[in-house]
Amino acid sequence: MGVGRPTEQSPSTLTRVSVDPLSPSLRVVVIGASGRMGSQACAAVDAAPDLDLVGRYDAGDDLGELHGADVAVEFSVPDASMGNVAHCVELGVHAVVGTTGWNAERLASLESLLAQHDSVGVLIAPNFAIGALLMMSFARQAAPFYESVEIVEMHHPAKVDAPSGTAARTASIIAAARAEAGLGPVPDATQSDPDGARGATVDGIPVHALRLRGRVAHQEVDLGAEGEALTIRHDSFERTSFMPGVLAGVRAVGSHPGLTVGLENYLGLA
Ligand SMILES: NC(=O)C1=CN([C@@H]2O[C@H](COP(=O)(O)OP(=O)(O)OC[C@H]3O[C@@H](n4cnc5c(N)ncnc54)[C@H](O)[C@@H]3O)[C@@H](O)[C@H]2O)C=CC1
Ligand SMILES: O=C(O)C1=N[C@H](C(=O)O)C[C@H](O)C1
Repeated sequence: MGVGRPTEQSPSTLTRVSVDPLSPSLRVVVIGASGRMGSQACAAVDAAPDLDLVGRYDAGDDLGELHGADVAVEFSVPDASMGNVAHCVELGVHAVVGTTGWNAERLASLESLLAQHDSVGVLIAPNFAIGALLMMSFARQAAPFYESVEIVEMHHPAKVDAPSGTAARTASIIAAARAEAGLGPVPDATQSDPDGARGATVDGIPVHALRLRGRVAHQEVDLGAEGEALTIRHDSFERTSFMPGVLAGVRAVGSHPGLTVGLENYLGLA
């Protein structure tokens, strides 16, 4: 059974698991295991009947042979993630990666490494929450119909990077949908903004980052057209919201060799 929700009586598509007593459990390690996400991932893997948590690693640990794992879950820091994932790939261990900071250059270098290890799968998932995937999918659907769009992401104040990986990915999805629909730049008459009040732009889409005590991970996509507005919002109130997606990634990554960006590609939401 999956973690957290829904109840054991009504598992959702994402949490439904049938355990085959004849097939061995997947051996899983967690890298970044002492962190906010890594510790939740350890608990989630530990509670899953078809998975075996065989190792936990954090900063300063030697990854070594990764305890002979089949799959590694990686939630560390942007500057360490690339090296950790490369270590997994070189050992032939599939990787499910939640850490942010995977820019085009890092993805290209990972792809060339994977080309030399063609049975290994790596999933880079900017967000594992099902609602966040749906929010991005709805934003893609809405983007061609609205002249204006901006993204507001809200996170806990311990987050070290801005904008969030989710906001950056949403912006690039929206930008692609707008370009395909032939939309030009978002309208904005601002001429003077000495303090950066208009925020950042990612792929031409304005992005605003809030850091607030008490928040976990939240995002709004605000769209505007003549005489109307559409707001698409997702809230992760607890980190348990990411765990069904993490477990779905762990179970599926071995049958998706090569690089996949976005859990939506495993779930038929892309
Ligand atoms: N994809 C998703 O759904 C989500 C992704 N994230 C991302 O996951 C990452 C981790 O987030 P948090 O757990 O909140 O951070 P955190 O700061 O609580 O945890 C990071 C952990 O990584 C460890 N670490 C540092 N260097 C390491 C290294 N070289 N090797 C192994 N471990 C190392 C730290 O000691 C710490 O325990 C961030 O990039 C965050 O944006 C967070 C939530 C959801
Ligand atoms: O650091 C976080 O907390 C989160 N990081 C990811 C991101 O940057 O998008 C996913 C989620 O927003 C939580």
